[in-house]
Amino acid sequence: MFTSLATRLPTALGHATPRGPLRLASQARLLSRLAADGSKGRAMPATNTRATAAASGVDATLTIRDGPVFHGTAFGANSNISGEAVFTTSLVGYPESMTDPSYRGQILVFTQPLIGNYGVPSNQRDEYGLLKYFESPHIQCAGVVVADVATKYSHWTAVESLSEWCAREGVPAISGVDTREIVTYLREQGSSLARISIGDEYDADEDEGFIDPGAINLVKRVSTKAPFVVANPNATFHVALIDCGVKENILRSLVSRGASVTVFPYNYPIHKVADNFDGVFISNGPGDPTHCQETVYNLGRLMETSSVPIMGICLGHQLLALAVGASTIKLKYGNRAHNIPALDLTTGQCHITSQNHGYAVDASTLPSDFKEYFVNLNDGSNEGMMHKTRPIFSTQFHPEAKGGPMDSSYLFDKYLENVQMYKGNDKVYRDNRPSQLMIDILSKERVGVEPSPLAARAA
Ligand SMILES: NC(=O)CC[C@H](N)C(=O)O
Repeated sequence: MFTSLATRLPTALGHATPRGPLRLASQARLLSRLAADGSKGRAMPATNTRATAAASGVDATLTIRDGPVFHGTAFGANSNISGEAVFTTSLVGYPESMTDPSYRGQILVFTQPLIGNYGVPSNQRDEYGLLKYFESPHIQCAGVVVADVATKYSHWTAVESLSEWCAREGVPAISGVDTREIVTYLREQGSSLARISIGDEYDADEDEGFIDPGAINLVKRVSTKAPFVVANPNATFHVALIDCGVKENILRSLVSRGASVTVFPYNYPIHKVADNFDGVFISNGPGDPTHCQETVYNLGRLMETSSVPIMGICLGHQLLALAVGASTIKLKYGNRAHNIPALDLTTGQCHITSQNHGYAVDASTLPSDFKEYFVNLNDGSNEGMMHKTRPIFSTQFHPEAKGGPMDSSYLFDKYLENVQMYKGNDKVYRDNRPSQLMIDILSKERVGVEPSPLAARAA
């Protein structure tokens, strides 16, 4: 695995100081409700809301709570942050990973020793108004840790360096640390709280200096505050998506396959509007799934009151599992990589998948009307579930990838086949579908989502 590859690569890096223990109802009603919500205003993604002074070249420290301290050099913003230190073994895709809302509150350690060599692309949008090169408008992780940061970059999409981007977005970053040693520690001890300090070393004796993102409802912070719509002018379907921190490529994967998507806040009573849509989709998102009890309740009601096709990805999978009475567990250090083998238990085929999660569904707790769909061939953890008779399924991995292999993108086709069949059978649908007026008046992007307040608070 790439993890062990990374731990084998020789680098001349900084050192760790061992410290011992430290410390849509009728259409009309729906229309007016959505319009009222949407009128709260449209938040255009500002590009420079968090700018802090750059801190390139000054000393920086990564302090792991109750663990080692790593000394290196700062290359991002001049601010101190804390969060959960997690590692990814992905070789490429740092712009996508860093803007994935599922990383909110986490300090992202890259095992690929050289990061930044192809720079950072622009915030260009595609024909659906979705960001072409990012998974959300801002960097979402709290901080970044790399062995070696490329100061020179080269790529036809690049507009700035990784260092400039981090500084502009207010995200601190540290290089020149032995990421092999950090990952070895995290694998042995499990994901840990950590802190990046720029300049003078932080006094690690103060436990209150470590924010635990696991204790916070992070979904609330990344989810849109009012519905918005991503329209395909030639759409044949209209899907409702529950936004727990949705990645742009999930929206693109649906819209580019002929669906328009209305995106709802994570706690929107989706069961009350589902009849107006051809399918319901539940997105990825940050943090512990058990914080989203409202969503879990709404999903339970949805499955009781509607036969609409449902698909969930990652956090969406976990929430669906909780809604049917299963439980989730926290993994020791999680699965974050673009090359994780997942076995399809219905076909016996293995797919190489993109993953980013710290929690998993305990497959042994699935109710009898559901079965395990995929299983992780590295650690045996659950990678998906499906209803035995109804068009409901979900995956722990990311079929939309970004970054990662497209092996499992066929799952979006499968979902939309379910949607097509449901639409074909469902007479109610034609009267209730979202009107063009609604589509026109809703915002076209996330509403009221601020850049990471965690970073700002911890500074
Ligand atoms: N990518 C995701 O949706 C992550 C889901 C959840 N926050 C976890 O870490 O397990």
